[in-house]
Amino acid sequence: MDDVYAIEGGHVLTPDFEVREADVLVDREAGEVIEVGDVSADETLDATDSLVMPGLVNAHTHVAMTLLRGHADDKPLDSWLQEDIWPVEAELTPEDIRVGTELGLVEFIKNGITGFADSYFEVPEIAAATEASGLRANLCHAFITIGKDDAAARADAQEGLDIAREFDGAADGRITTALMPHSLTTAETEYLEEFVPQAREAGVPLHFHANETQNEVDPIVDAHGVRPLEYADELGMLTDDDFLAHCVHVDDREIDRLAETGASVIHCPASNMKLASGIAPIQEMLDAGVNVGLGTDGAASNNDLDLFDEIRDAAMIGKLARGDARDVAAEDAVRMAIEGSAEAIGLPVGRIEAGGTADIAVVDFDAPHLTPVHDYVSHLAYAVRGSDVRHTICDGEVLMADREIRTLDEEAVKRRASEAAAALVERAE
Ligand SMILES: CSC[C@H]1O[C@@H](n2cnc3c(O)ncnc32)[C@H](O)[C@@H]1O
Ligand SMILES: [Zn+2]
Repeated sequence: MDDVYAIEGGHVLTPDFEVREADVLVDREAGEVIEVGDVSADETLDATDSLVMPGLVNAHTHVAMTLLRGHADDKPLDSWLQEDIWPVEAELTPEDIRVGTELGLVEFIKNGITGFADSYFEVPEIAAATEASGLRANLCHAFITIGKDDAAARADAQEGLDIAREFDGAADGRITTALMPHSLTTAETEYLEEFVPQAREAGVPLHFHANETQNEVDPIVDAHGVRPLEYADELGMLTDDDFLAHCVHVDDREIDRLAETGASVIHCPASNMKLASGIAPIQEMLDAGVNVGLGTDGAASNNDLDLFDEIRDAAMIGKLARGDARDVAAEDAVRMAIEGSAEAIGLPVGRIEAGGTADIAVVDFDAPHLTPVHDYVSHLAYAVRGSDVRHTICDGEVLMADREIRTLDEEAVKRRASEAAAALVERAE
């Protein structure tokens, strides 16, 4: 296989969001774009009628939860977790998590996602599947301390820290890590005080659920007399390396705190709608200068892993939030799924320019629902679906060509995941 190949005959989305006709020459070994223009190579990927764009970055997910897709719907967060999700998760084996992860990674690649941030359990399985898939990821073991005695709580947090140290830089640097307290109400103060400084020493960021529902706000205000993000800041949990999922119920002072500290927000509009968690004030955050990325959350609260849906949902619900159709404009929503997410989780962003990281999605625009093309970015926000992605490239490697995945066996993964999911739910009954 040649070290150099050309993506030929398409249009290119440049870093300044201009679109122009050009070929793209890629250095597979370096994982970089060599040149954008009139170029050729012996090995080619056809991009006729297609847009060559940076890969999308799913900045908050629980990828192995594909096994629980459609298992429990139409409930709010707390009862959904306590009655349906946690009892089944208690039965998960490492093999389940491996195959559930593989299924999610297949879905990512098919939908043009080249990087993601995951938090779950059995991280060695998730890391191994990620390495084999060719994708980039920030991974972490989520720890929960409520309902556990001190030894069990400390062991869980310690596992989170150990995993973060062990896997940072794995897969030739494609994997980085974070420390994840599950949320500010499920990880108690004494453990945050003990483990957050250790994450800083290890040089790993924090990733946690924050202010997802009002039930995650009231207990903090009652116990500490401050809003959750003020409490998090007092504990040293807001820095420009850290990223917080959801942030639905935040007030103006908390938004200012996010802007001042540089902590990022990961907006999960589909999950927030499905669990009726609320509408996050995203335009207010953007106006305040907060970096916002996009996430699907797990497949059990979405129920797919197509980040083009989140782009559309973010733009749509962003307008509904204040009744202003100018809010969360198309380009802002698309940028959230690319550079907003990549910056938030500390992964390189794909850039279709000489020297840019070759994390690329090639989207086929030859479809009725994408005709005519007045504005490519409008279509990316409002009309493109994950199934329109034709080729997916990460770190210069072609992971999918003409919708055929090269790194994972799609049919075998689907079959094994269906079997594992059926056996899992049966065990949990
Ligand atoms: C954080 S690691 C995984 C842990 O979190 C649960 N989970 C899945 N979705 C959500 C959500 O939207 N808010 C809070 N917790 C969630 C998942 O089931 C695992 O137990
Ligand atoms: Zn989540």
